[in-house]
Amino acid sequence: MPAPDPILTVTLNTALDLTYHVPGVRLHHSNRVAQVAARAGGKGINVARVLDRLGQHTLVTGLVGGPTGSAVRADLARPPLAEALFTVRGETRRTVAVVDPIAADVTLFNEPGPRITATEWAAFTAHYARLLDAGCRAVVLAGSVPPGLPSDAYGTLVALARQRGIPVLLDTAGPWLLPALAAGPDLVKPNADELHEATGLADPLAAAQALLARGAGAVVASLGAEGMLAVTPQGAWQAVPPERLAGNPTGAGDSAVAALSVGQVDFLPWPQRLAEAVALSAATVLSPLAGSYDEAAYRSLLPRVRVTAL
Ligand SMILES: O=P(O)(O)OC[C@H]1O[C@](O)(CO)[C@@H](O)[C@H]1O
Repeated sequence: MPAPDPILTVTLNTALDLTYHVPGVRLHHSNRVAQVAARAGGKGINVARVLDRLGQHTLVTGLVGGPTGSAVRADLARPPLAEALFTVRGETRRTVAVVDPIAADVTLFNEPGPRITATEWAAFTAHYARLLDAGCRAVVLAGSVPPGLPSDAYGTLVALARQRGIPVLLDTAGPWLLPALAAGPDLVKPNADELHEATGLADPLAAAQALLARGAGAVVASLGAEGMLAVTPQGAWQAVPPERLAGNPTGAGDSAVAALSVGQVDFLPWPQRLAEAVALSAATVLSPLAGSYDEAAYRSLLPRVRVTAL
């Protein structure tokens, strides 16, 4: 049987993610790093890793360049995650996550990424359109946008997918979220701070409704310990995890996006999509690196997630 069309994940700002384990970080002092991990990251790549683990056929695209871009490519080859990355002249960025298991705290430092030229952007959008034409079941657009790209860069990518009838999930924030809404992404997934920043509204339900009014097909907002809120044309629901887990929350949002994209392609009812997203996201906190989750925790949490219609 031929493989099904993939879920395409797009990471405009790919990264080599460095994770430093520093038990007892002392600010304003010199710190010894106990353990270092380096792997290909950026939100879309993490989403693809989780999708792959869930048994979904995936394809990774985005922009890479320079020796750090080559390291990202090499890392995706072991174990293989199918990629159709596009090479640019600038150097792919690094991100640093400093995990302090004693303080149960993580601090992130995300570099801005390489400057992309207008010619490179035009060539990438043509490359992306060819990937869409080759067939995919859904597109996930995730993460920040590197310097040089227009603020409606995601709007362009959303529109190209929507013109072809391909569902689009968008996970971005700040200056890149609002300009993309008019193109009608099927789902956006801000966290509580991003929702507040985008709308100026403190109430997550009202803020999510405001994003719907601006063109989002549905909004799933992650609310930390209060779980996740889905606001859709079919109704609104909140899902709450049964317990709060301590660990490394980096990548928890990416796992939620992976679960939501499976829900999209499998046409799952919203309460089930939300429960999957909450359980997978919570199980990611127990995993040391973004893009992985704790399988036993996921299975144990899923039946205990409480979903309420609002
Ligand atoms: O594109 P940004 O918003 O800077 O986020 C990128 C970062 O987020 C993570 O995906 C975690 O969500 C890291 O892997 C890191 O690459």
